[in-house]
Amino acid sequence: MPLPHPDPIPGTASGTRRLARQHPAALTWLFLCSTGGALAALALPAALGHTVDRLVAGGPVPWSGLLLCAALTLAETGFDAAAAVTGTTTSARLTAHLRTRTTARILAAEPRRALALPTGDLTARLTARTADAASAPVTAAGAVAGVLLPLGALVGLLLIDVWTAAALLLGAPLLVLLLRTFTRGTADAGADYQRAQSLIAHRLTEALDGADTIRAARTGAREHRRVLEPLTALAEHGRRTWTVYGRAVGRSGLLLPLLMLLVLAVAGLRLGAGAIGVGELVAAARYASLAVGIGSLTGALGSLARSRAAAQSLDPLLTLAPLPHRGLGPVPDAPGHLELRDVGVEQDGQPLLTGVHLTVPGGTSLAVVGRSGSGKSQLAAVAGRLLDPDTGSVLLDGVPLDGMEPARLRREVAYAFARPALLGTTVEDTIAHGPWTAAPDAVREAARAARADGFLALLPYGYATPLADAPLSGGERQRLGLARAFAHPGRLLILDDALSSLDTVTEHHVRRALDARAGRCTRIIVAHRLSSAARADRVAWLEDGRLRATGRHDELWEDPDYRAVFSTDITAPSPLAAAEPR
Ligand SMILES: Nc1ncnc2c1ncn2[C@@H]1O[C@H](COP(=O)(O)OP(=O)(O)OP(=O)(O)O)[C@@H](O)[C@H]1O
Repeated sequence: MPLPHPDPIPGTASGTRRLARQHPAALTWLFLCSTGGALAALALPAALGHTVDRLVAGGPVPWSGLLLCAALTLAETGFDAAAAVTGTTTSARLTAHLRTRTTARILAAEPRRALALPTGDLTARLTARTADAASAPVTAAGAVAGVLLPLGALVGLLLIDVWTAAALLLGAPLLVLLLRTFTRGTADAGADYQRAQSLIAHRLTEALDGADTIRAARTGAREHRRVLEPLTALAEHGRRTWTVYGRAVGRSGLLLPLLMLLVLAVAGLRLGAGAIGVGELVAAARYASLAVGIGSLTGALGSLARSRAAAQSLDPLLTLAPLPHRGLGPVPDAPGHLELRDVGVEQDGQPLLTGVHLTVPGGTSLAVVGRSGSGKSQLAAVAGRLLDPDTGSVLLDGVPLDGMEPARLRREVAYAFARPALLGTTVEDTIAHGPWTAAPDAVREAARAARADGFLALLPYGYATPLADAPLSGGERQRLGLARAFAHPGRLLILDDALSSLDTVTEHHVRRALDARAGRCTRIIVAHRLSSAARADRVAWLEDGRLRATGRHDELWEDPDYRAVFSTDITAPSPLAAAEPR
C-alpha cells in the first residue's frame, strides 16, 4: 500500500488529535451505541419501579411493563456488545492510520532529522505508542456512558425524591477529587514508564546490531546489565502506576458502598415517611448503584492519560517538516551535470564538510577519495539530497536539488551503499524495489551487471527465493544493492563504498558495467581502493571535510600526500599499473 504523502504544512497541534476525524462513521456509531446503552440502563430503573408499583398494587399482571423491562435489558446488552465490537475494530484501524501517517512523516523528512531518534526508541514509538495514542478517540467515545450514567442516575433520583438525591450529592465532591488525583497520578507515572521502555528498546536494538562485536569481546554480561539497567526505573514507574490504581480502587471501594448505603438509608426513611412508594425505592436503589458506577470511569481516565502521554511522544514525529521543494522537475534530456557550490555541512556545531566547490560534467565519473572520516559519505549524501547542506547549494543540470520535487529527484538519482538495507519479500522484489518497480527483464540485466546472477542461480528458487531463505555474504548483499541501483537508472548514480566487499575479479567486472554507462549517466564513486581512483575520469580528494584537490588520478599521483591516502594499497609502482585494464 503506498504511503500517503504527509501534509505540506506540518501541524503544530497534536497530530493525534486529528485522529478523532478519522473513521467518523465508526466513531459516531460507537458514540450512539454507548449513548444508547446508557439511556437503556437509565430507563430500566424507572420502568422497573413502575412495574413493581403495579404488581404491589395488585390487579392484572402488568405485561406491558414486564415486556418493557425485558426490552430495555436486551437493548442495553445489545448496545454494549455493539460498542465493544466497534470499539475494538475502530481502535485497530486508527492505530494503522496513525502508524502509516507517522511513518510517512519520517520517510518524507530530511533523514538527518528523522534519524535523530535512536532506532529502538523510534520503533517503540511506532508500535506501542501509536496503539496507546490511537485508543483515545475510542475510549473517549465509550466514556460517554461513564459520564451519562451517573448524571442521568442523579436526575432519576431527583425526580424520585430530592432528599435521596441530596444524600448522593453529599459524596460527589469526594468522588470528583478521587478521580482527579487518579488521572494526574497515572499520567505522570505512565509517561515515565514509556520513557524507560523506550530506553530499554534503544539499548536492546544497539546490542542486537552489535551482537558479533559483543560476542567477540565477551562483554555479553556487561551488555546484559546495560540493556536492563533502566529496568529498575521501569519497575518503579510501574509500581507507581499500580499504587495510584490501588489507592483509587481502595478509596472508591470504601467510599462508594458507604455512599450507596447512605442513599438507600435515606430512601428507606422516605419510604417509611410515605414520601415514596416501594417501586420508587427499587428504582432509587438501582439509580444509586448506577451513580456510584462513576468509579468505573477510572479505567477510562487511566487509558486516556496513557494515550495522552503516548500522543505527546509522537508529536515530534508528526510535526517533522517534509523536505521543502519548489515542485521543479529535472531538465529533459540533460546529461546529469552535477555542481556543488560552496557546500558546507555541520553536525552539532562540528563542520563535516566545508566550502566544497565541485563540478562533475554529465556522463563522466568522479571518484571521491580521502582518509577515513574525511567526509566522503557526507559528500555522497549531499550530492543526491539524502542530506541538505547547511550552506551552499547542489545543482543537477542547473536545477537546485532542494527545488526539485522529491519523487522526481529520486527517479534521477540511484544510490548503492556499502551495507545496503534489502527490502522486499523475494530476491527479485529486492532488486525491483525503488522509485518504480523494475520489470523482470531489467532485474535480470541489472543482476548480471552487478555480477549477482551467478550466486542467484544457485539459490533454491532463483530470483523467487524468499530473502529470508537466501543466506548472503557481505559481498553478495552489496551486489544485490548494486543490482537495485542498476535496475533504476537515472542520470546520476552514486556508489558510497558500494564495491568495498567485492573480490578483485568481481569488482573489475562491475567497474566495466559502470564504465559502460559513460555518456549516459554521471557516476560518483566513493572508494578507498586505488583502482577506483585510477579508472575514474576525475578524482575529488577530501581531507578533513575540505576539498584538497580535484584532477585526474595520474596528475594527483605526483603529490606524495595523495599517494599516502592509498599507502597500504600501493601494489604497483605507477598508478595506471595499479588499475585493472579498462
Ligand atoms: N550523523 C553524524 N553525526 C555526527 N557526525 C557524523 C555523522 N555522520 C558522520 N559524522 C562525522 O563526519 C565525518 C565524516 O564522515 P563520513 O562518513 O563522511 O566519512 P568518510 O570519509 O565517508 O569515512 P569512511 O571512509 O570511513 O567511510 C566523520 O568525522 C564522522 O564522525
